Amino acid sequence: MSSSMQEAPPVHPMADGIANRTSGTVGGTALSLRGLQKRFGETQAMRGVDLDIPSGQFVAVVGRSGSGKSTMLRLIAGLEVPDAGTIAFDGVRGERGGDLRMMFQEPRLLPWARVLANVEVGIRDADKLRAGALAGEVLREVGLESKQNEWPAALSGGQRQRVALARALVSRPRLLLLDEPLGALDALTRLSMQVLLTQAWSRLGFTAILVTHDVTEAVALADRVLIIEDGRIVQDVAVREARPRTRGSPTLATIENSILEELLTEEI
Ligand SMILES: Nc1ncnc2c1ncn2[C@@H]1O[C@H](COP(=O)(O)OP(=O)(O)OP(=O)(O)O)[C@@H](O)[C@H]1O
Repeated sequence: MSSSMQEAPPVHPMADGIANRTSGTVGGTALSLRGLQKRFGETQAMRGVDLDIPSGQFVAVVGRSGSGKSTMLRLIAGLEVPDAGTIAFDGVRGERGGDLRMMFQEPRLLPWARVLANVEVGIRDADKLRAGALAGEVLREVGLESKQNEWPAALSGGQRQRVALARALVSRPRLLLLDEPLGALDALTRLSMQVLLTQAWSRLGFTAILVTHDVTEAVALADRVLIIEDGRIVQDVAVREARPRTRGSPTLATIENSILEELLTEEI
């Protein structure tokens, strides 16, 4: 490989698409759900969900345990099949392609593969050289360039989740589904991951759906917070605060309190 090839990491077509956004929507509808229903035995987990998400929006989903948050995400990801209803991506029903990636609470890395190879797993169609260069570039974006030859076991929990983020982002997905990905991290690592996630979203322009139990996190990150109760979206709350956001600002605190009140009301 020539030195010039080494010095010029590949730039993905979407990489410079949306530079430093302060708000979400960038045009078009990324995702449309209509009448989505899912039953597991006696449990009706989704009860006819309708939802439109504009392209580039950051959506958080909150709700008490068992309300159906993960089921909605798993239906969108194609990991579960709906009993009724439709899912359309960019206006096309059922066509997920390679444009969708998902992150879970646990990083799900391959223990027998080094960090760089774990990120390369996220690339479908690229030759080995190009895959390595892309993976190296995205590891730099998440601040783990120096760890690319490590084994996952040698990393901290936060670093592992950053590798998982790199693996999810390396293909530059248009839709990123996040199922409580920061839930197992300590408070400080969680905050720095929130910053990393916001920066990536701002720079790359993907649509994000984040399931979280942390209402502070939801209002800090999202353009919109959906409250799910018993398989239905019961509230759709806009967070119209420009970014970068100040934690605990009066506007965010007011929105957070109203969401918490709704969730607490559900508990009673
Ligand atoms: N594969 C499954 N088999 C049986 N029941 C399921 C399955 N997946 C989900 N459920 C049930 O569907 C309901 C919704 O579950 P889901 O995991 O979507 O909730 P959640 O809001 O994500 O919960 P949590 O916040 O605890 O993760 C629950 O009653 C759950 O027990």
